[in-house]
Amino acid sequence: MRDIYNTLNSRQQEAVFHTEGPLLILAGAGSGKTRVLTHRIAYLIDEKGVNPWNILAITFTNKAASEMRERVDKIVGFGSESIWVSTFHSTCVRILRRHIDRLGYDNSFTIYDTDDQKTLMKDICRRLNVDTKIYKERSLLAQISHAKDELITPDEMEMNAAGDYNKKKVAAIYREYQTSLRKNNALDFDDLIVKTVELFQNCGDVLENYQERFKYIMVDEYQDTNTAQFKFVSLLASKYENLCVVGDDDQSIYKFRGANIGNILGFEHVFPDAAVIRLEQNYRSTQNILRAANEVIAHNTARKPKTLWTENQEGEKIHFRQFMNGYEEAEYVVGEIAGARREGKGMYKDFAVLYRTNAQSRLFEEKCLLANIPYKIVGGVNFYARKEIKDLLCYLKTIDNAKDDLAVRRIINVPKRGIGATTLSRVQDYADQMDISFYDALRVAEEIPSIGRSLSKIDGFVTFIQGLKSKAEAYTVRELLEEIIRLTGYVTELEAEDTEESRARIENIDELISKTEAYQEAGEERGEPATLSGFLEEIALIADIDSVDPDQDYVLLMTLHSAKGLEFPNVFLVGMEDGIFPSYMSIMSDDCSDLEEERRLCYVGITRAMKELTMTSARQRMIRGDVQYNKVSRFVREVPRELVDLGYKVEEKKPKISESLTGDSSLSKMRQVFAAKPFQATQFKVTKADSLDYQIGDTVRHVKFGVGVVKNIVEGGRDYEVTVDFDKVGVKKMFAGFAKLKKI
Ligand SMILES: Nc1ncnc2c1ncn2[C@@H]1O[C@H](COP(=O)(O)OP(=O)(O)OP(=O)(O)O)[C@@H](O)[C@H]1O
Ligand SMILES: [Mg+2]
Repeated sequence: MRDIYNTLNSRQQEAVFHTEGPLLILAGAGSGKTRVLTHRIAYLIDEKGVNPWNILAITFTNKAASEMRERVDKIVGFGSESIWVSTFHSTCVRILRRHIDRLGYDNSFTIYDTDDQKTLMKDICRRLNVDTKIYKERSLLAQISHAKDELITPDEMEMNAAGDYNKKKVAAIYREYQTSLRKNNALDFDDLIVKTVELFQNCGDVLENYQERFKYIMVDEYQDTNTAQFKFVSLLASKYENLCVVGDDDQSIYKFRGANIGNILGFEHVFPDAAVIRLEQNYRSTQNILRAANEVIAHNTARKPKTLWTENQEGEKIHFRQFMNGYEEAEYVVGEIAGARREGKGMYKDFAVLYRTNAQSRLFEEKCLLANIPYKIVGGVNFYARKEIKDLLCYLKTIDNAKDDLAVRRIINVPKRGIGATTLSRVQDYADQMDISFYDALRVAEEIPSIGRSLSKIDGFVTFIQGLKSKAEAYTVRELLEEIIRLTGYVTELEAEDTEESRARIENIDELISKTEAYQEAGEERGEPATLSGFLEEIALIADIDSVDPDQDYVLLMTLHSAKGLEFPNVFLVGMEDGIFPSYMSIMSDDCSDLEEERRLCYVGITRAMKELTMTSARQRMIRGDVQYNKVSRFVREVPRELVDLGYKVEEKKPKISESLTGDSSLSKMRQVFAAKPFQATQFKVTKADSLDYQIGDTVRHVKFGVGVVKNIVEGGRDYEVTVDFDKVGVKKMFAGFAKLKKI
């Protein structure tokens, strides 16, 4: 056997060599779970002679999938392209594309994103006269999604509702939503799993076919699977039972999306013969980081206790800094990264800034721009959600699947074709009446009552689309896209506009063209045909993290949720305040499991760090236009004090604190005093106040207020209070540490 397996510890080896029968690998962060999976695939192919074709590995993101494929390729050197390594959603799409006709759908179905779902839901609420003040579209969609996670059908939902009027109503809306999706030959994201399970349950031959094919099944990040996903996997594995799942119950962070922790805790019930292997050695983080993580997660009561240790170095302490406000916080973080990079302590991509919600990215983005630091925000406005991209994609979707009413309606007047709202609603009414798609109604528009003079315009549109459809067979996706752009004059119009915004839109369109080209090339490499449906499918399944290119050197800004499974030498956990993280909702919730889920998220955050971890918070923060004063996060306070560095050397402060309180200057005494101090009291300043390079009478410049003359300087407790008479805004008092005045 080759020595690559010697790079694994004995428990890891055991997991790799245990190839037959159900296996649960339950282990803490950074213990090599993902690495074990990769080696296990290699081992199956290399040593057990398993055909790569018979292996299915499920990862949480497409990016993780391609990394896994690459690593297997490095070890084995062949066959990695025929392993199915992909996410649940991608796996299910591939299966459905081949067989969904067995459920009465067309194999060229469209996948709806959140935007599409909202549009559809709005339509339904209008049709069913639902008061959207009482039944909010978002909440309706969330309830439907939740039902799908649990494999609950509209009928079952109605039955469960019993006499509850509200629940009955939601069930009725759910039923109508499914009918509309079906009519549009579309599936939403949850349906991808639900319909595959339905397919397996209804068509035994299809299930058997895949059971034979996937003799070895592996699932990473198993703690975040929901009931539907578990059903999918267990159906597939029920024949050979070669199912290996790896996960960490402490990292379960998607309960709000239906993840069912029972899947991990109950694995041994479903597969009574399951072997369980625990990994305890962490290879990722320093001892201090690991201890901090262990201490924080130990505050959760509902968990299986685990020990996690490391042979890595003790490392630096966890840095904690508190700032006056969010601006100062962002400035500090970005300044630290810039400084470290200048000193050659790492590349930009060795740094990640993690926050609780997407909205927190803005300040960090601004500071990176100012400091000229390359960065990448994972999440936020998705490339594919931009107007110009959606428009062009809807053209492609219409050509691919004209039953997708949403796509057709989006582009019918792009560019303007003068088809009015009244006409459109007449077409829709007719389509509803005849139970045909919107596009089919357009094709027989002459039969629609009182369509009048609009008929020629509609005919023009239909001819246009039919013309493109006839080309679709012979053209590559790129050629088709360029043809659409040419014939619609989309880019010409933007060029004529010639604004900064229109130029940015053209750049995005160029980017889309590049993507079609890349898709073509990838297809040729894999020896698969690069079809239009394939392209649209790939795009529909792209998650934000997938767009991160490991060869590019940028700082990554992302939410804690997106950081799952990743690792970085340096991590900043920002916005560590009660009310932000843990979120206000979880603090106020009656259900203490909400707070425990936030704590698991914190554990995920801490354990992303390999070498250094910095936590920051702000005393005051602007949230939706209001200033909030938040306490330092309880999660920071749960890290034992001796593991934390507070931003200044203990020795420097020693005389002051000890003298004033006890007169005893021994270090241990001083540490006691220090330990008793709440974290809030230690505020960190960006500039040292004792190094003022200006004095009364000097002319100075302030970033915002401009030029002024220093009128007075008063020494305060920790900083100087400076009075400046500005040319433009008059007299202002400010703290030197924050004002950053420059002498001119
Ligand atoms: N036996 C080993 N020897 C050396 N390095 C290892 C070993 N096992 C794992 N590692 C390294 O430790 C790090 C963490 O491994 P991995 O990402 O597989 O952990 P994980 O358990 O999947 O973590 P997470 O819970 O965060 O998903 C990786 O850099 C990996 O290469
Ligand atoms: Mg992992």
